[in-house]
Amino acid sequence: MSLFSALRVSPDEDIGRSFRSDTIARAAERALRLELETYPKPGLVSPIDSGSHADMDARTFRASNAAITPFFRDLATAGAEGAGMPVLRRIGLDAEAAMRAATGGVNTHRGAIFGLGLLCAAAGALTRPAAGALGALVRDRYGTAILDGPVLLHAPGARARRRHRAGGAPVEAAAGFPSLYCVGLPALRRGRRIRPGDDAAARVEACFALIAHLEDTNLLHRGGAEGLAFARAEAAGFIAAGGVARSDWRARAETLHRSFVARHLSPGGAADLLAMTLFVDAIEDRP
Ligand SMILES: CC(C)(COP(=O)(O)OP(=O)(O)OC[C@H]1O[C@@H](n2cnc3c(N)ncnc32)[C@H](O)[C@@H]1O)[C@@H](O)C(=O)NCCC(=O)NCCS
Ligand SMILES: Nc1ncnc2c1ncn2[C@@H]1O[C@H](COP(=O)(O)OP(=O)(O)OP(=O)(O)O)[C@@H](O)[C@H]1O
Repeated sequence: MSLFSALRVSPDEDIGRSFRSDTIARAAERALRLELETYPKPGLVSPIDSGSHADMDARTFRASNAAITPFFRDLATAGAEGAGMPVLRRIGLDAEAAMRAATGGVNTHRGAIFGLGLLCAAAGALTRPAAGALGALVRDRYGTAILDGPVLLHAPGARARRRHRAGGAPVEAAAGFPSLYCVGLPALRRGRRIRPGDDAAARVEACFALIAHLEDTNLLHRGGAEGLAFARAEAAGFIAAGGVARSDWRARAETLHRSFVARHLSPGGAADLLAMTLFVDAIEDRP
């Protein structure tokens, strides 16, 4: 049963809408929390360590998550009201400002605000999303505006996108999050079948599958084409060798975590898409 099954009957449309927006924001907050708690994620921040990051730890991410959750509610409401991209963009930029205020200027959740924010808007617009519906709505309603929107010239991701002709977060969103639906969700559900009752293992499976697949501009920014190729090959090797089905999966994942840290690599885009995968898994009906 999806989260929305409980939300179908509402005595009053306004109360129903604000209740739904709150529920959507709570699901986004939970998805970000579960992503953070997942370990080992190569190079990424978790409660165990800060991976390849010197300026943030799990506390920074928790403070950021609390600061941006109200904006996910506003994005859900905007989506329900049929708002266009300029309205979503305004709310997204306000969320980025709240994130910076909560973290002392550190970029903990910029990619997540963008992708999860669009999915929250889509969730607000749909009464009971069928499998695939959130991504399809983002693509159909916002795709063109996302691609035509202003480019933030000084963002590291934007620089990497120009230099390496990579699509990055905007192209992924405008296409309706194909990496989430074709890679993240199948890997999460495969992990759950392999290790029933160990959801953390399923999240690790999804994280590695996403790293192996994605053209992650964070990896390009930090390690160039070589760093991206290394990260993808190592993650693909982990999955091809059996992923979390192997009894030594955790030790193997920790070894990879250390080798990413030694190279200062951090697959932030895959981390964002893991959180988005968890959100969609909680909100959409099963196929
Ligand atoms: C598009 C954004 C992400 C600009 O950032 P940038 O130009 O650096 O994009 P880029 O794709 O390179 O990376 C941004 C972040 O996305 C994540 N990311 C990186 N690669 C990928 C990828 N292939 N797929 C998905 N996410 C990725 C990473 O966390 C990265 O830090 C965004 O900050 C923006 O434009 N914000 C304005 C507000 C807005 O429009 N919001 C929409 C509604 S919430
Ligand atoms: N658990 C996580 N650990 C690290 N990064 C994450 C995690 N979850 C998501 N991310 C994403 O990674 C990005 C942060 O990465 P990074 O610090 O490399 O970016 P930057 O501040 O833009 O660049 P840099 O610090 O290299 O100059 C954020 O946009 C965030 O969305």
